[in-house]
Amino acid sequence: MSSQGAPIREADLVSSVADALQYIAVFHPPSFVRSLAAAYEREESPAARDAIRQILINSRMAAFGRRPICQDTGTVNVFVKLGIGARIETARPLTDLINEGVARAYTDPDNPLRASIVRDPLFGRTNTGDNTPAVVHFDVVAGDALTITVAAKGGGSENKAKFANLAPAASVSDWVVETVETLGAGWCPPGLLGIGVGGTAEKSMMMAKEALLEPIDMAELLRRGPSSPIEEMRLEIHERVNALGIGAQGLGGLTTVVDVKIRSHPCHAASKPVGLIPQCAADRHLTFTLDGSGPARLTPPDLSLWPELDMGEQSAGVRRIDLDRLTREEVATWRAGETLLLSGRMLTGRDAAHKRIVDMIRRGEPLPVALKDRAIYYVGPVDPVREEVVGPAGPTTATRMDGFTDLVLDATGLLVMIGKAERGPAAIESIRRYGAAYLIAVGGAAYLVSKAVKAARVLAFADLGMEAIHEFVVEDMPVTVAVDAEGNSIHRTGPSQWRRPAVTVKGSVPV
Ligand SMILES: O=C(O)C[C@H](O)C(=O)O
Repeated sequence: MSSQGAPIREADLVSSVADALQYIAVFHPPSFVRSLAAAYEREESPAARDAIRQILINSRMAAFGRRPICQDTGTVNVFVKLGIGARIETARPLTDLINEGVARAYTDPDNPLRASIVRDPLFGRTNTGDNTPAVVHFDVVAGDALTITVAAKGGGSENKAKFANLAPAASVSDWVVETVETLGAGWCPPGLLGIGVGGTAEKSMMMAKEALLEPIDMAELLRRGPSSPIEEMRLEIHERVNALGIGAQGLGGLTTVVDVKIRSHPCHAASKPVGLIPQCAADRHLTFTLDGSGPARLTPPDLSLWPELDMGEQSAGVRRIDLDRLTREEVATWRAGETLLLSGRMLTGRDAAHKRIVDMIRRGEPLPVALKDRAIYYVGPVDPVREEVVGPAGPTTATRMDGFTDLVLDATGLLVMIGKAERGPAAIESIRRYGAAYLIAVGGAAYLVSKAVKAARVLAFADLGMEAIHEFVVEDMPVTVAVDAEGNSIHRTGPSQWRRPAVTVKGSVPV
């Protein structure tokens, strides 16, 4: 124990945070892999099954290749439980030591992780370059050890966090189910729901976030049945959310959530605050304890954990598209739901690049790249290492680009967009009007997707870092037509096809 034994060394704390972040970037928690493999076995929707297969293949590749599961290596969330008797050999604030660990992990030359944090959210939005600062929460507890949980939370799922202050008699389960139905697929299901009920506004959100750090045990709960009202509520929400039919990537299917975690806290008689935070398929967190005996020792999971899946006979009967010869006539023949294999040159560009492009169009300035009859991939890739041409490079949420779409299609003649998740009604109407198409790759399969990229170079806006406009040369990159030139959207048709009545959970209490 540190109060009697050696104090916790500053260097051990920094290296443990760095090692833990590197670890979670490449290894899914075993309980998540097992749940996803079970969901894959159960899944009946071909599109959702294919998406889950890609996520599992990607997870195994990341574990073997020690490269990030997802290009979005997340905001670092840190939960510190500081024993009141813990002795730490440092004169620096703990948060500084944690941020030193974050910077070391994200700039590791062997496995650089993507820097996603912008310094000033309101104005400049310049990237800090090393993914600092982390969001750190402290709790002073009994004992003399220091327990730290690190989580890397992707932006797409964090964007879908919700809060409500319900009337005391209102049903939390109803609110959660109704709210999840409005979230779309940008949070990259299948994943988890963290729910915090009670306390105050910020307490309920904290509980929702912390609930996501608990190990997944829904299969066990389903097997043994509930032993408390909270467990009944978990089962009820799990059943009702999955019955919505949203499915993997919003394609329609049986599994939207593999688990539902709930925490509660006493609250004011007038209130019922509820926080809801979804966790994407890039579930990443780890807890370690320092007691003065050295840095955290992290054992890699047994690689036999992952099912050995392959991409299957993807090329048989699948249309191959030459991106260097794209025509509006050809795009008009693509049908929503169809799988395509893309080869040739595509541009990349996401939030910051779109903002700049649209600002330039409005000012009447020439664009640095011609978009006419081309495809743009909404992606912010991880930097490459060794033989890679690009690091993990999965799609980002296309819905965020909706506000730019009409002007970009009109002013540039762009033909194809590639991303993930649904497009809103206005963007779908623009796609229809301009005879364009929107394709999706699987969010959460970033390392797998990157293997289709054979060359990459930055073409414009280099100062935007991962948000710069690149040109990728791809070979047989698998995508699905999500919105076709007639305005048909698989994110509308898929979930409605797989929606089913929820089975009432026996003995459920109204909560
Ligand atoms: O930032 C990204 O690469 C993706 C983001 O997490 C998203 O899901 O939209």
